[in-house]
Amino acid sequence: MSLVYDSLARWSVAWSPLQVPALGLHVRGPAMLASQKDFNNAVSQVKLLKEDPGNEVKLKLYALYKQATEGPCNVPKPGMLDFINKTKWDAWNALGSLSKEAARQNYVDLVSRLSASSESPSPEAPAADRKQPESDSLVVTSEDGITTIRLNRPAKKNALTTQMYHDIIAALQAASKDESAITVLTGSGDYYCSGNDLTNFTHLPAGGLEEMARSAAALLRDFVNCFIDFPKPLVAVVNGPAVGISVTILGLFDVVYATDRASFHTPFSHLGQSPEGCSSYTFPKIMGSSKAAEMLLFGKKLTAQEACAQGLVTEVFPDGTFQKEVWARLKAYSKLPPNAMRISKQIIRNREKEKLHAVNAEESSVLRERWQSDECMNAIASFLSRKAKL
Ligand SMILES: CCCCC/C=C/C(=O)SCCNC(=O)CCNC(=O)[C@H](O)C(C)(C)COP(=O)(O)OP(=O)(O)OC[C@H]1O[C@@H](n2cnc3c(N)ncnc32)[C@H](O)[C@@H]1OP(=O)(O)O
Repeated sequence: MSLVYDSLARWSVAWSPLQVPALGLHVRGPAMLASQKDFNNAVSQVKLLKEDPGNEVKLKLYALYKQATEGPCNVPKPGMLDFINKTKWDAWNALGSLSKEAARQNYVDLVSRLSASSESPSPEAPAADRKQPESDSLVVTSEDGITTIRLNRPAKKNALTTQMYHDIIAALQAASKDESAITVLTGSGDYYCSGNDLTNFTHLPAGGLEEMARSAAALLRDFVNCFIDFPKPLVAVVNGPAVGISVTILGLFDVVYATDRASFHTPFSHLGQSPEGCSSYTFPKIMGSSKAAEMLLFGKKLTAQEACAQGLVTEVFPDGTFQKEVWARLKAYSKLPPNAMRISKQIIRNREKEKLHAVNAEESSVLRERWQSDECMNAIASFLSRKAKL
């Protein structure tokens, strides 16, 4: 095996497809697909990496490059003894029918992550060195191969403030590069999360309601994109009731464990709003269109058992043993080979990414309009004046 790897290491010098003129890396907007120019820039950027990314990553780059430029692998499989070409062929062939555009996007994303980590003085920062969130409402820890992002506003049922969205984005970006194998989102106290903090809507900027809706839609899109693109196993430990956006993004997690005390509620129509978190796409896929409609149009609240029966939740645990059982299981999973888990996740998720980004963009733009509607304003005013509760 070492013969194969030694030879693979020498590919980087011999990779003729990567010999194109050096260009600066163009930074894309968060939800746009990579253009041919982005791709060319990424191809050039690979040669400027300060550190050798290792054979596994080089193989991945090779496969994505071939898929992006030539499409699915349809050349004959090299013979058993042609180790190098067979390994390259296997990597390319494993991408199956991934579209050229998606491969181009994945190539650009991968190079961008590699560039970022080779520029960072300490890419795998342990928790102690990690930049901590701006407020105490989010606590990020890393232990036993697990990075845990904990919503920590129990007095407000872990409702998400604008600052928390920014902090979660930063925490996910850091977790994608740290040395943990698994990332977990959970809550402190009796709630998992009561969704968007409705008082976010009361902080009107100078540009008024229109500007508030524009910047909230941009933030929502960036926030959801981070979940779509998150490269490692992402687990939700749902420690209590979940509302709104904390429910909709569950479709972007790999595994969802819930206490039997949890419930799942998306009261968008009650609030004059519409679905986000890609739920308009993931929920019908997960549970079928009529069950999804009951939740997303009529705001039907599911018990943990119902959510499990409908595929939104992986497993439900008795509340008394929930924490003990779930963390023991996660600790065992975190010892599995991290690269294998990442690659498996990539295979499972990548062909959906392009679609998910498009859904996220559309949902955010529809909500931008909704937030300026009378229906939405009245619902929020009603909650704030304590006339309405879910
Ligand atoms: C920029 C991105 C935008 C993304 C779009 C996201 C959309 C969504 O998430 S829509 C869902 C929004 N969430 C809600 O509508 C929930 C509103 N909250 C409630 O209905 C209730 O508080 C409850 C059912 C979640 C819990 O009820 P209860 O157990 O009776 O507890 P309290 O109501 O007394 O809550 C304690 C405390 O927390 C405050 N609070 C709870 N949730 C929110 C919230 N989402 N936003 C703001 N504040 C919330 C509540 O007001 C209480 O505060 P105090 O009165 O000051 O104690």
